[in-house]
Formats: sequence, structure tokens, C-alpha cells
Amino acid sequence: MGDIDPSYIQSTEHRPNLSTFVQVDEIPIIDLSQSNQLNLISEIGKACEEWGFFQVINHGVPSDVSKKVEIETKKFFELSLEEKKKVKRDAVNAMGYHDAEHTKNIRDWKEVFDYLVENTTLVPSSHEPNDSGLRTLTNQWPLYPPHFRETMEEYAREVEKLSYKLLELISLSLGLPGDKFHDCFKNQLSMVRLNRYPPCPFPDLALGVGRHTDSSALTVLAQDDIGGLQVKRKSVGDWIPVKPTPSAFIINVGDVVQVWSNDRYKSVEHRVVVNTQKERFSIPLFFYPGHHVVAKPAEELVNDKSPAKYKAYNIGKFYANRNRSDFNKREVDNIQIHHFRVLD
Ligand SMILES: O=C(O)CCC(=O)C(=O)O
Ligand SMILES: [Fe+2]
Repeated sequence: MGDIDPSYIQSTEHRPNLSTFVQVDEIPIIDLSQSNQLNLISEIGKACEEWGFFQVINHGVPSDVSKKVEIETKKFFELSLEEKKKVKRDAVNAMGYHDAEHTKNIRDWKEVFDYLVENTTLVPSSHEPNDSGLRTLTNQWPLYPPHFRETMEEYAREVEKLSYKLLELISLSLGLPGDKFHDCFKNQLSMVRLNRYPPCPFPDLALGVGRHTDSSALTVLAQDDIGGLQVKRKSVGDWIPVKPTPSAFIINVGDVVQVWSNDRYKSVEHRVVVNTQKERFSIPLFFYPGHHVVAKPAEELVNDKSPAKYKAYNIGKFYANRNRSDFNKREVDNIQIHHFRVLD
């Protein structure tokens, strides 16, 4: 079996307890096709408040589009490493193939392919606060498999529609206008990530993705039937596996919604455990505002009794800061939204 590369090893307190790994279905499942809109909004609000996570069914994304994406994803990862590395991500272009992702400076047991929902978008040239320059970020598309690009673009368009719908429902559930945040997604930095978690001989030491919150506004995740995603239960702090539900999407509140909602909805920690037997695929779309957006608690939710819990921060700078940190292992902690928290 050999030894594990030390860069993958989680510190003792963050290793998964595999003996208690049971599939329970506690994360709410919400039917988006229900005709009672008020009920739907209230189910979404409750799930966001209690869990920060829920699954949606009858969501409108055509099943053939999802199926095609699964097939193309598998075909891409089956290519030789040499072929995949023709579209590898580097320090300048954050999009493409990558097999050395780090979460909290520990290497994840996975390989990924990232692409932007808008094929070209603008990001700050650097994370430096005084640098107001912008640069263009463009997707890298592999030559093989031949239908990869069109399949991925079609998928992104469909899941983007669902993301806008969820954003509207979440806004309404906070008592805000449905279109409150719509314009924040002009020039969006949203990205789709194809994740492949290979079987791992050391599932007790490594994680597919270490514990983290998503820095998006919200995340719309498709997973296969293997399982491995775990969510930290808000009330108790233990790790709850998200049982795969056929053709459902898993939705989670990201850091931006936590800030917009002034902490009513929390961006909840999650992680992925791996197993010795089976590879697993998952596909999140991180629905992410444009670089120009200044994130701060919605003014309707702030008053004398409930003052703003966050200082305003620029989405583009946050993104630029994060993107330099997951490419290489760094000695300092990544930027997090709690750095913008107003101290009580
Ligand atoms: O693979 C999964 O189920 C979740 C992946 C994840 O949390 C992420 O990529 O941010
Ligand atoms: Fe995540």
C-alpha cells in the first residue's frame, strides 16, 4: 500500500471518524415544483436557518443535460495526466485542470476541472487593496473529449437559471424583494467545478475536501450515488452525511448570503470523506457575484436592535485573495469572512 504523502494528512482533530459513518437523511428535501409559493418560501427559509443546506427536487434542470455532463466528466478524467495537464491551471489562469488543491493548507484527495459560467470575466489584477487594475479571466477548454465544451456550457446555463430562482426564493424568505441581489450577478464570477475523488488507501487520514465554507453566495451541487459529503450540524456540531438523492441538487448557503442576511443564514462548514473502494464525482456550481460588488448586510435587515455584523468588503478582492491561496500551500491562513466581522 505504501505511505501517504504527508501533504494530505489531516491533523488528528480533523480526521474523519469512519466507524460512525452512517447514511441518514436529515437534510431537508424541498420540492421546487410545489404550487404553494408561500409554503415553498417558508420551507427554504427554515432549511437555511436550521441547516444552511437543503436538497431540491423537481428543479427544472433537464435530466439529459445532467446525464451528458456526467459522461463527459468521466471521459475527461479518464484521459492521461499528460493530456489533462494541457489545460492545467497555473498561477495566472485559475481555470482548468488541477490535481493539487489545498483546503486550509492541507492537500485534498481529488482532481478538479474548473470553468467559469461566463466564458470570459473580469477580476482584480491582484489582491492588493490599492491596486485598482482588472484583468481578464478566460476558460481553458480541452480538445478531448470532443463534445466537452458544448456540454459544459449547456449545463452551466441550466444550473445558472436554477441559481437565480433559488436566490430569489432565499431573498423572499428573508423578507427582501425577490430581485434584491439580481444585479450583483452581472459580470458574475460563478464557476462550475468538476470534482473527481479517486479511491484512497488512507481514508482515515486524508479528506477529499477538508472542512470549509463556500465563499460563493450559494452553491448548487450535483453528486453521484457514492456519498461522502458531510455537513456540520449547526445545533450540535457533529458531522452529518448528506445521503445521495437521485437527480436532486444539494444547495448550500455561501459566505455572501451569510453577510447579506446579517447572520440569519449561516454558511455552514462541510467536508468530503473518501473511501478505499470507489471513485466519486461531484459537480458544484458556485454562484458568485461580480468583482464590482461590495458585500454588506442588506439595509432592510439592519437596525438599532440588530446592527450590521460585517464591514463592507469587495467581492473581487476577496476572490483574488482566495485564488492565490489554494494554488500553493501557504504558511498564513486564507482570508475568511470572519475577518470582516464587526466585533461586539
Ligand atoms: O464533493 C462534494 O460533495 C462537495 C465539494 C465541495 O464542498 C466543494 O467543492 O466546495
Ligand atoms: Fe464546498
